[in-house]
Amino acid sequence: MAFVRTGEILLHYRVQGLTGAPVLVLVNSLGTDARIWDEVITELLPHYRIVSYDKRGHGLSDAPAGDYSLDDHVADLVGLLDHLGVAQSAVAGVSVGGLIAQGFALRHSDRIAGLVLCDTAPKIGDAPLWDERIAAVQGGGMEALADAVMLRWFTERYRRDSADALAGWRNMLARTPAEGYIGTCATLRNTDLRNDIAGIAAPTLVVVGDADVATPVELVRETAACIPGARFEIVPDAGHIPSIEQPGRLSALMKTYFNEVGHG
Ligand SMILES: O=C(O)CC1=CCC(=O)O1
Repeated sequence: MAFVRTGEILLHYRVQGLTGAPVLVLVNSLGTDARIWDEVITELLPHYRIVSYDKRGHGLSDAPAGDYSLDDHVADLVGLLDHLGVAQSAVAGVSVGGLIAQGFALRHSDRIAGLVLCDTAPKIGDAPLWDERIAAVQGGGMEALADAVMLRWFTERYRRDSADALAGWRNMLARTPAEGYIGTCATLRNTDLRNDIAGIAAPTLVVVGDADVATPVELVRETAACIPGARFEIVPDAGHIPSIEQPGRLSALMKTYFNEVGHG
């Protein structure tokens, strides 16, 4: 694990895998940190140099008060890649991490070799949803929404059969800094890339868990249809975070796609 200060933000990141191999960057979702990618990293490590990081407001990275813009998140990612000397990489992001990946692909098209958009869309939810979340956390802290969010993250099967893991992921959410969570809800409330994503030029794989209730299959299918040449895949037996529920299936889809588009 390592840390870098980029702009005014301290970011926690990890670099794993082969020096000289194609670079893959992984971006986490709201209320999680880079550990949601751990099992995918294990699967893909023989083939890539993998950079994972806790986006601002989450994990061990700084969580300043105030709204975070999509540009803030993209600038953090650019700062991290500049620090690592990475000129070109594939970027995979889940949910708001996928929004950050879309923003990066649009604003830095020369730096992106491939894009994996997991359970995401150019606009996720609406202003009332994110304002309600913000109010809930301001009123009762992260505990106030933890149980309800577990229903959005995971399938019924996972919640029933993996009770200890569920409790661990719930801890991750509940321990997210309130300021960081609120700042990122503002990103979600204020970001709408629907008029922009047709301009994504990178080879793009779009995936969604078949039981995702936060970004449902049809929303993610529409997202794929708006991106020229994008491939769309449904991950069976998965909710909103396939990297946790189906890391083997997700890694296989990513590896096959990257091979086809010449990134590893
Ligand atoms: O918390 C949720 O409802 C799921 C989610 C939405 C955006 C994100 O990153 O996670």
